[in-house]
Amino acid sequence: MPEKAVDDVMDSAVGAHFSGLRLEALRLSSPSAPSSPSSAKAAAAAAAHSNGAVYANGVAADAAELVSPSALRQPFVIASVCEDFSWIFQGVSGGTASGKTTVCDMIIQQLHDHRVVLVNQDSFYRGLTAEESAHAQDYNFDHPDAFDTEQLLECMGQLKRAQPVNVPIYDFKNHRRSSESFRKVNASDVIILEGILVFHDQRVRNLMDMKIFVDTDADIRLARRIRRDTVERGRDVSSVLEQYGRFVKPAFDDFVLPSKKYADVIIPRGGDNHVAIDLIVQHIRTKLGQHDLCKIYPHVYVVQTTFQIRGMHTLIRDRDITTPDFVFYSDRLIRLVVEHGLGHLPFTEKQIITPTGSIYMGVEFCKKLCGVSIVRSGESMENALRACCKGIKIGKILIHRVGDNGQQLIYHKLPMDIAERHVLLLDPVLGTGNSANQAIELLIRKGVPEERIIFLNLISAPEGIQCVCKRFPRLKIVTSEIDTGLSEEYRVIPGLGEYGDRYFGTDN
Ligand SMILES: Nc1ncnc2c1ncn2[C@@H]1O[C@H](COP(=O)(O)OP(=O)(O)O)[C@@H](O)[C@H]1O
Ligand SMILES: Nc1ccn([C@@H]2O[C@H](COP(=O)(O)O)[C@@H](O)[C@H]2O)c(=O)n1
Ligand SMILES: [Mg+2]
Repeated sequence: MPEKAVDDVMDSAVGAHFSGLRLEALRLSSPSAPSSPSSAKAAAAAAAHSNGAVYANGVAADAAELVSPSALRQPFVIASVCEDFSWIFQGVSGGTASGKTTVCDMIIQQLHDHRVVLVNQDSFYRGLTAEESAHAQDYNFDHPDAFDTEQLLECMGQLKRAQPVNVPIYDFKNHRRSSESFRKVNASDVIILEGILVFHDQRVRNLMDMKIFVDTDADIRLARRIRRDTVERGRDVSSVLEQYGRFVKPAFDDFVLPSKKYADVIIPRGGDNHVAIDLIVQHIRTKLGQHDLCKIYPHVYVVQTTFQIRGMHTLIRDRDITTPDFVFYSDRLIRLVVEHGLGHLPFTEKQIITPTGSIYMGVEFCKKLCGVSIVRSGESMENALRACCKGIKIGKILIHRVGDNGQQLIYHKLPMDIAERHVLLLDPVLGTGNSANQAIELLIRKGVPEERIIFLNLISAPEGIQCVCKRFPRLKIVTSEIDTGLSEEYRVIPGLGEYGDRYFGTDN
């Protein structure tokens, strides 16, 4: 952008503004525009009060955080997305250089949880044409029309449907999007969308479970903007000031500040407000806890973790472990899972006499049991089951994996009276859930009631849990760890590789 006298530039701080290219900026004064930082703060406070927002500690603009009545009224929505995905959508708005990106980065860093992704509204800036670029200094990047909100909504919709999205990469130096590359964003439990105008469009707002407004003094924002735009965005001081006065400030007053009333939480001082950021991080953690698969699916049981269990997982997941060690530690873990699974069987009360002649009021194991292993890796769990349940009958199901989705039932051999038994279905890894579903379907066809099946495995992918539990909500799953997810090749991540090959020593 060309240089211009700084004094000229600040003149245009108050004026009407339009989206897109304006060769002539109109200079109409806006009565609502705060002319000084203190009046900007007063306007901010007024806006907050006009919304009925209350300061947490009853003090004005420097309070740690604001909680609006609407936030208290509505429960935090964890919406069910597509068939399977649940998520939390958090919006972060505020004026330019208020610290939105910084605050989001801090939240994500503190959360330290892979289930959180950040999407920047900036990525959805419309790229300028060559002609527009030549007059970039006349383009209003702070007007809502500067963003492709339809595309933003489409991307958010995709993330809601648990599909990964390609987010454009925007270059602030040439005002264009990269034509070759995108940033791939995977669907996650928590999506944070940040940008100056993320509260402007009602449709975008409606997606959000939590809205945060970063409220930083206007002078500080301008100072930061000058530094950032000259250092990172290829601008000179004069052009930053001109743009600020002509477009940024008026648009802040007309679009950004009025949208503050939608915020559930207002963070004064942005990234310097560690108390507010801690509170938000805690809040998201709580929501993520509620979001836990075990809470969504009450019949999913994860063996209570200990350092012993974690240590065994560390060993069997290590690609350099020897086969004997892999087998040894797998067997130990399998035994724990089997014991845990047996704990979910029904029992009958039983009274016995001890050698001291006393009565002991006990219980009797369920007798009508059988194991069914999904060949081949499920066979690795048979010994542990036999060791726990003397003389137990064990059936087999062979499912041939064709590609990623098509599963073919090849062979099965099950006890004749399986319909009268409780079934412990054995497969060490629950990946997509396709094989498990085929096996479960067969058992149900053979007359085993869904609620009498306990599926035992060592590691489960969330996708597999969702796939099985959606289809068979009364079936129980017992696992020792839930992994991050599936890769594009449908492998469990971090996972432990081809379990059957590693256990039976056919991996090299
Ligand atoms: N609390 C802070 N103290 C000092 N500098 C900050 C602080 N927060 C942000 N900045 C700096 O100010 C500039 C704008 O911050 P940024 O987070 O990019 O704001 P926004 O995303 O709201 O435009 C960046 O250069 C950033 O490093
Ligand atoms: N080509 C562009 C696009 C946008 N801007 C300015 O960026 C600001 C929004 O980003 P923040 O990180 O500051 O929220 C906005 O105020 C636009 O003026 C730009 O200068 N050039
Ligand atoms: Mg930013």
